[in-house]
Amino acid sequence: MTATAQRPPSGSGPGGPAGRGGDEPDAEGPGLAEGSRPSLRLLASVLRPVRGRALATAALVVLSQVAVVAGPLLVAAGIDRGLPALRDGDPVPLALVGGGYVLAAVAAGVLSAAVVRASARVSQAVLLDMRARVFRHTQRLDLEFHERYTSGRIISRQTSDLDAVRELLDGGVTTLATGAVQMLLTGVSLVVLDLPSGLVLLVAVAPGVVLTRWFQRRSQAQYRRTRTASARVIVSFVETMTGMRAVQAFRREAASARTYGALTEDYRQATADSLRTNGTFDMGLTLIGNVTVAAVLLVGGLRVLDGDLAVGVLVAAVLYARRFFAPLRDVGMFYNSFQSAVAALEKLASLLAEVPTVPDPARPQRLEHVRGEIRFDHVSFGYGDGPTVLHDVDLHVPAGQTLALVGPTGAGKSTVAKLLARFYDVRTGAVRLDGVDLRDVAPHDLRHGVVMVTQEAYLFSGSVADNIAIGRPGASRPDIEAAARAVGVHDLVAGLPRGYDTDVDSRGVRLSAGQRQLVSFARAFLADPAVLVLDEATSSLDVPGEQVVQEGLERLLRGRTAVIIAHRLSTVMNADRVLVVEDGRVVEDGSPAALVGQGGRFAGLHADWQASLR
Ligand SMILES: Nc1ncnc2c1ncn2[C@@H]1O[C@H](COP(=O)(O)OP(=O)(O)OP(=O)(O)O)[C@@H](O)[C@H]1O
Repeated sequence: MTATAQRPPSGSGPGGPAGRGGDEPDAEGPGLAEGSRPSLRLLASVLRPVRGRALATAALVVLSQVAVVAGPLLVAAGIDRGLPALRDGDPVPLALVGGGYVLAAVAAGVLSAAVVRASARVSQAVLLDMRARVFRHTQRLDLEFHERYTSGRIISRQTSDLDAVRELLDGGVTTLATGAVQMLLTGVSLVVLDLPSGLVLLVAVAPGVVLTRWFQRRSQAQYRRTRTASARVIVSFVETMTGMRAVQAFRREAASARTYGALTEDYRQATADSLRTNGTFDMGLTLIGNVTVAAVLLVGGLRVLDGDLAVGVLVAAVLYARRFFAPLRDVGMFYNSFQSAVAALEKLASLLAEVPTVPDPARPQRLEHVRGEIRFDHVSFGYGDGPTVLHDVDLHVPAGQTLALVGPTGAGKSTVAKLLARFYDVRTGAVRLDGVDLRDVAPHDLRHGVVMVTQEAYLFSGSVADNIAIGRPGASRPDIEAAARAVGVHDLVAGLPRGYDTDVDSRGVRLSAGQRQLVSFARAFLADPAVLVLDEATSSLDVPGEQVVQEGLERLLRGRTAVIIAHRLSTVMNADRVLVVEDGRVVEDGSPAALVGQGGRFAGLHADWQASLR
């Protein structure tokens, strides 16, 4: 990210899976029993806009199952009424029943297709909404959040978690709803059709419930183990791949392979256990189903022999009994994705519940023409709940001044810069721009007034021109070229294979650190802020390259207030004023020449610097 305004599109750019990119919390995701309310609230809120369509889908589910369940009833009517009538020379009843059966079968097919289409529409709308919400919300959250929440975790929210929800919405919910409606209608039809057969089925429900409960409990524990094992495999993989230089430099290949092998073996074992449970559940269901069919057939058969039951009813009862337990198999199949979706929803809900610690002002104050006067009013600051990093910093920077911050590593220089760009809010005191507390400045004006250029000079995918234009969206090509000329990068860009249209992403040209820095200067120049906050690159450029960057920087700084975390002696010596920061305190403040003359800390630094250049 470079020259991004004070609320950047992302803390540090997409960044790819972070070092610890795996998402261990997956494994700890709440189960079904505990804490599923925020996720349900989230689900309810995304379903609200499509509730009409969701209800229509539910109605279609019921109708399609009515058509399915009608089948055995029609078979019974055909056998018990149609066949005898045909024997007596009247084909009409059998024809009617046959026609009804074909109609029911066609209706069941058409309605099932309609269910798939309707539920897909609902699920796509819900997913689109959730995806957009997660993206917008994550972007709105402050840097403190982004530092706490690794980019790997954010990527998981947007990918695997939304995928888990998609899997459930795409097939799982309709399968579960269809199964539940089918079981209910089948049970009711059987009871209505023939109570004794219905009672046999009800008796069989008890072991079915016990088996399902056993499966749920066991599968939940195993599911968590599988997720933990899989997360560990991913973490190990990402860690090894992102640290490949260190792995190869220290000959860690064999050790990494051993660790990875052990983790994948653990994952295999966990998956095998989980599949074994599925197998046992399946076998138990088949057994219960077959025994139920046999019992219905036996009880019914004896009654048919006694003349208490019609053959057609017995056939229908057997068909119903056979169908009754089938949906439970689907429950087994979808149970893991159901759990995974609930855990994912929970994590998405908790991400969406994150509140920015740098809130937009309730009554924003407009600053249309920022002069660039900065004031730190007795500012104290620390990150999160951490220790105080800046202690009572009191500072006035008149508009147009170039201020260089120097000091040892960890002194608090970047922190001063980040507060000025309002990446964070102060703990006590205030940072003011043109006399207005940053917390009250309209975000849009702050974004235009204060621009931060960071060391990493982040380039977004797209052309060089696109990257410069980020400074001022909608800028014309001549404006972009003028900005590039101003910071001295035009010749370089013009010399690229496709000039300003050269892609700078992985498919295009790879710019060097110094070249990226210059592009980011052009971007900032185009943005033309009153205040420029700049973290000077520490990268050691070759001398001619350094010269070009130095000149570009000088042109960029002209006519605006600049706060620079300086790493080059030339930058410091060209500044109007130098601030030496140590342990979060300003310990020296004055013009470079005056500070050198004073013989204090800066004079020491200056001497070291010069010695290192010799
Ligand atoms: N995001 C953060 N969360 C917690 N602590 C932080 C964070 N960033 C910096 N710190 C701490 O704040 C202190 C000041 O850090 P800061 O980055 O401002 O120093 P610096 O002077 O810019 O150092 P350097 O020259 O190495 O960049 C350090 O103790 C650092 O550990």
